[in-house]
Amino acid sequence: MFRIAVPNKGSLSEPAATMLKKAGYRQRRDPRDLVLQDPANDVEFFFLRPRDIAVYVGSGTVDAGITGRDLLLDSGAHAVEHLPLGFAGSTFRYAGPQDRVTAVEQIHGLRVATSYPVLVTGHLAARGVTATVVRLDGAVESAVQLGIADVVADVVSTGTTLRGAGLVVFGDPILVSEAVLIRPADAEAGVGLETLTRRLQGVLVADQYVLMDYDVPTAQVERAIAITPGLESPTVSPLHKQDWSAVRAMVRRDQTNQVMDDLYDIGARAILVTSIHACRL
Ligand SMILES: Nc1ncnc2c1ncn2[C@@H]1O[C@H](COP(=O)(O)OP(=O)(O)OP(=O)(O)O)[C@@H](O)[C@H]1O
Ligand SMILES: O=P(O)(O)OC[C@H]1O[C@H](OP(=O)(O)OP(=O)(O)O)[C@H](O)[C@@H]1O
Ligand SMILES: [Mg+2]
Repeated sequence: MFRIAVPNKGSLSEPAATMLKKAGYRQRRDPRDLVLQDPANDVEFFFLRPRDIAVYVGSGTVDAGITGRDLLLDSGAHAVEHLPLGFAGSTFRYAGPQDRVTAVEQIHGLRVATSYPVLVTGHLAARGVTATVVRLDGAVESAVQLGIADVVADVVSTGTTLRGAGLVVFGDPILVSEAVLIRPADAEAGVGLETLTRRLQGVLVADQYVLMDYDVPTAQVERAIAITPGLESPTVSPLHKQDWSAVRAMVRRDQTNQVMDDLYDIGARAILVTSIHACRL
């Protein structure tokens, strides 16, 4: 059986389970379950702490896992990113009291609180900055107010937590993160990983794209196709009405209305948009 590590708690847990469910896998009913077998799909799920998942995958005891890119890089494990999954997006940034520190170089000689010490130590070292990294488990934003650090390096999503602690970000983001599918660094890509990857890609495409159908004067087909090039190539078929064609193409969901306006402007009519339930490209 193909063994997959999945986050048991935290920000990644629920969206990961939803995505796997959409990909046709069984998911646990009881959030305390640690293992779940899915014999129909020949896979076994292990529900582990997100921070530990890269360690398990890196050791080869499981074949793949879902975690955050930031957690993967901080783990130092012998695992690599295989497929970005498009959820749990965040940035990883330095922050400090307003105007106190405004550039990474100014961290020199200061104390930096973080839950991601490997990431931060590496980032500072690469810039020749020497600082004391204070490792905390969470609630890192309070470290400055409580006086154990001068600045923090932490996950920023909406920025609400930082604002609440009276901190402002400075410098470029250390990292842009999202949930990722990971695999052991030196594993051969096997059929189990290929199937999982194809299924997850199918979910991503079904979420990110819609199917657009429309009728257009045949003389305008080339212009229409420039607006809706599709993923590979749109389907164009003759309409019963002379000199008209029907076109079907995949369109990015977030561009749906703009594309419909553009098509209408060049004479397309009967523009229909349909959600994609599932797909295999
Ligand atoms: N608003 C957010 N807060 C925390 N983590 C987030 C957020 N948005 C995305 N993430 C990502 O989720 C992962 C953190 O997972 P973690 O299990 O620590 O979640 P958590 O919600 O912080 O849980 P915990 O309460 O156990 O700390 C990281 O990859 C991080 O980038
Ligand atoms: O930018 P925001 O939307 O405010 O989100 C970012 C905050 O959320 C996370 O904390 P979490 O709730 O996981 O608590 P923790 O620090 O104890 O892990 C993260 O560590 C930040 O503190
Ligand atoms: Mg957290």
